[in-house]
Formats: sequence, structure tokens, C-alpha cells
Amino acid sequence: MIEFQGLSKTYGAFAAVKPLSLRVRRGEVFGFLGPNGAGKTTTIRMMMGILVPSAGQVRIAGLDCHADAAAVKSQVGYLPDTPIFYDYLRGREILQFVAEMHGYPRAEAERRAARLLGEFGLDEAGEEFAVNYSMGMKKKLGLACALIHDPAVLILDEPINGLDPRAARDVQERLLACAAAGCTIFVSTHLLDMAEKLCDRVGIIHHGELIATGTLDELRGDASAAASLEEVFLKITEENREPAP
Ligand SMILES: Nc1ncnc2c1ncn2[C@@H]1O[C@H](COP(=O)(O)OP(=O)(O)OP(=O)(O)O)[C@@H](O)[C@H]1O
Repeated sequence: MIEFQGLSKTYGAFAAVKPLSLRVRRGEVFGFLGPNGAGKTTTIRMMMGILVPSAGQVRIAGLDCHADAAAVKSQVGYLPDTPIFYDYLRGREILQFVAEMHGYPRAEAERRAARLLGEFGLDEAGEEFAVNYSMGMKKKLGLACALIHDPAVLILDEPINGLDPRAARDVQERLLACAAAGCTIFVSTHLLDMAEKLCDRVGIIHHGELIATGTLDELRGDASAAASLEEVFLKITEENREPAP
């Protein structure tokens, strides 16, 4: 469903993402894990056609994310790391606007907006300007925008970063429901607890390089069978530490 073929991004001599080749299967929840500055957001921005790759390509449902960016957006729901909304639109209006941009007639856009506001517990807040929302409410509204057109693929950049435990659990439960309904999910995070709960398979990116992929059991490798994802992650990233200059 998602195929990376030697995708890379360089800034001068600095490689933010080193040639990345990877396949994510239809219906899979794939966790893209890495420490700060590893290259997660850069990769996701190339998937969304926001950033031009230096080399290689990434395809979603057979479409080139750079050359066919508009067609890709009709298949994909995207939650950026920091969702930004128009200051003078209310939550409900933002959702309706996004639905209409996806081509739904006004009445259907209103129906979809109302349903998602309800699902995310934002019924009352829907009449408030989104600029006044808390971080948790903004993430929920952002996820509702991502889901408004029932996409086959979700691409989520740090979906629960900065959320309190209640909001984090609400978002994770919603994502689990999407996965159960057959959605393919590509989710970046450095929150290993979430990856452990949600993901069928994970990839670990470090200094722009994909250094490990597999199920948690596969990544445990020679670590203790009971190792948590946190222990596996620390071990793998420690082994791949860049030598001091
Ligand atoms: N425009 C740019 N010019 C130069 N370097 C950049 C640019 N944008 C990003 N970088 C660098 O590329 C690297 C990868 O950044 P990226 O934002 O993709 O990391 P990340 O894994 O998403 O990190 P975080 O978890 O902190 O958000 C970082 O070292 C960053 O400083």
C-alpha cells in the first residue's frame, strides 16, 4: 500500500533522510520510531508532497506522492505534528470546509462534521473558534479532519505527543478502531508505549537511516524475550550511535 524506493532528503552535505526502502502492507499499522531529529517528520512531509525528495520516491496505492500529490491526498488522511487551523473558523466550520474541499456537497459535509465532532467529544466545542482549543482538542480536531473522507490510509505525525492521559487514550482508541476497520496506518512517534499498543510492525530511524524493521518479537532478537520495546529501542539506537567527531 505504501512503498518507499530509495527515498532521501539532503540539505547540502547533511542527510536528513538516507535512502529509505520499505513496504507497508494494506491494513497494516506501521510505527515509524526514532529519537528527536531522526528524520521522521521529513519523511512524512515527503509522503504528503509538502517536501520534494532529493532522490528516490514514495508511492501510496500506486501513486507517486510527489508527482500525484493531489490524487494521494484523496486517499490519505494526514495529521501533522502541530495542526494549524484558521483563526476565524469554528471547529465545526473547519471540518465542514475540509469535507467540502474533498468534494462533498454542503449537506453531506455538515453531516460528516457533526458525526466526527460527536465521536471526538467536541460537540459543544464545535461552536468555539479552534484557535482557542487546548492542545488535546486541536489534535482531536486534526484527526477528525484527517478522517472526514474515510481515507484508506492514515499518516500521523506524533498523534499523541503533548496530550494528557485521557486525551491520549481517546486518540489511541480511535486509531485502533480505524485499524480494525482495515485502514492502513503509518504513524511516527517517539512514545514507545503507544507503538507497543498500536503497531503490527515498527521501523526504527536513527540519524536519517532506517536501522531496523520488524514486529516487536523480531526486533527483540537476542535481547531478553521479555524485553520491552523501550529496551529494544535503546539497545538498537545505542549500537548505531555515531562515533564522536
Ligand atoms: N530545512 C532544513 N535544513 C536543514 N536541516 C533540516 C531542515 N529541516 C530539518 N532538518 C534537519 O533534519 C533532521 C531531521 O529532522 P526531522 O524534523 O525530520 O526529525 P524528527 O525525527 O521528526 O524529529 P522530532 O521527533 O524532534 O520531531 C534534523 O536534524 C533537522 O534539524
